[in-house]
Amino acid sequence: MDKIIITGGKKLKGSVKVSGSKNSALPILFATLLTDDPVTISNVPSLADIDATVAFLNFIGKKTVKKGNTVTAYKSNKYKHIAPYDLVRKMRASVLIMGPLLARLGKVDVSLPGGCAIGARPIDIHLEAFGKLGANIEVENGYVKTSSQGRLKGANINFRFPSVGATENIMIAAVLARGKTKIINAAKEPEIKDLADFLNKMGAKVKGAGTKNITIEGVTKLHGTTHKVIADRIEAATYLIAAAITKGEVLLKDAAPKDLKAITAKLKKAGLKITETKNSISAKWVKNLKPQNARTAVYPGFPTDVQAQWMALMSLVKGKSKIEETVFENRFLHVAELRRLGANLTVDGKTVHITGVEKLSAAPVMVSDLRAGAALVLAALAANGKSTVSRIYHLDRGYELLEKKLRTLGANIKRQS
Ligand SMILES: CC(=O)N[C@H]1[C@@H](OP(=O)(O)OP(=O)(O)OC[C@H]2O[C@@H](n3ccc(=O)[nH]c3=O)[C@H](O)[C@@H]2O)O[C@H](CO)[C@@H](O)[C@@H]1O
Ligand SMILES: C=C(OP(=O)(O)O)C(=O)O
Repeated sequence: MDKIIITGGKKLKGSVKVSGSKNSALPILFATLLTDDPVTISNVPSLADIDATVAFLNFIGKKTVKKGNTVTAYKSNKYKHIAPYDLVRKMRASVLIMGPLLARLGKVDVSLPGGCAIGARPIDIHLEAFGKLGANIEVENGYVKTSSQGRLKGANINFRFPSVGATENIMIAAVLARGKTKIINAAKEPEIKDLADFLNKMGAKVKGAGTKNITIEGVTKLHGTTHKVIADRIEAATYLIAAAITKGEVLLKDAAPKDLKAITAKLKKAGLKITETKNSISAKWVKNLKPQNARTAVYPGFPTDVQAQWMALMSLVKGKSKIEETVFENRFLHVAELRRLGANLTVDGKTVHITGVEKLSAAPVMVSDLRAGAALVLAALAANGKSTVSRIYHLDRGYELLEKKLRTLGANIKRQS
């Protein structure tokens, strides 16, 4: 299994381009099933999750081809309605096969995705909403079997929690439903707005995406289009923190500063110099940082996908800080590994208390999930000595050209097969 070897202690300096957003590209790729026409998506990051989605779509009946960062998709075979365990288990976003297939075929059988390292991640909000749209739902032999008599029917749906995946799944299903759907308490993440923009370019009538109320006027047919995926705000945040933790200076090109306010505001408060243009952000370490507490929340709050990286940074900031995780119930698996690098962390329920240490020191560490991996890489970049990071397949799910980008910034990092 591949490992990453990092010799820490170098201040990162230079510029890198932010990749397209994984969490935008995934729902958009699944939504290409809504039309048989050719669709071209650009700025798609090269990641394991994208490869898995391309393979998934091809299994279902699309001809999906990825060349560089562009994906083209069109119908090639009769669509299958069964999404088997072997495809679904590879990534959580597989559950997004439900919306488009239910809308197009009136039935879909999906293997239950199961839990993962960061939490149980049930799909009850998705299923309840599909039920409101008129779908019949049965769970049998580890599969959710969903079907509808004719077209889905528009409905008023009130989410008990603004789930990102459920908002996407229901938006995708409702664009071809009969009548009007209203999602109340919808997720407001920038990736939802990007998906809505894509759907509208295909001829859908989605309004309000990016706010807590989304309305969707169903249409009978969608057509092909082209779309450029937005910048990955989580990748961008990770590189800003890389600048802070190594006391360096990093310029991020093709970034979307407007989507990163929760992070840049906190970095500024901590004492990092942040300069923004419409599509770039630079971060410069100018003085010792001050500790900052963080509490994860849905957008526009502090993203749970940056919690682990923030913990790595605060581990090296003199003084006391704390991080509360409110979105997932078990997203602290990086704590034990950060401690191996010398971090002083105490877990108390949903909160981790951090006492900043003067230095971290290299150690062999193991990645449990994508952002835990990012936190360990960041900590290793700042630690004295040579660290070995194993189980990096988690990182390959979400960071395009990670070692190459970090090397461009001057890091001493290499992959070992
Ligand atoms: C591919 C993708 O875009 N992944 C992102 C998406 O995941 P994902 O779409 O899975 O996240 P959700 O917003 O759905 O989940 C947030 C919380 O709601 C719970 N929940 C969700 C659905 C449901 O039916 N029932 C339920 O209880 C989950 O267990 C979790 O505790 O948003 C998360 C929250 O910003 C991010 O961390 C992930 O990176
Ligand atoms: C949790 C994440 O992804 P996923 O929902 O695909 O597991 C993430 O991107 O941090």
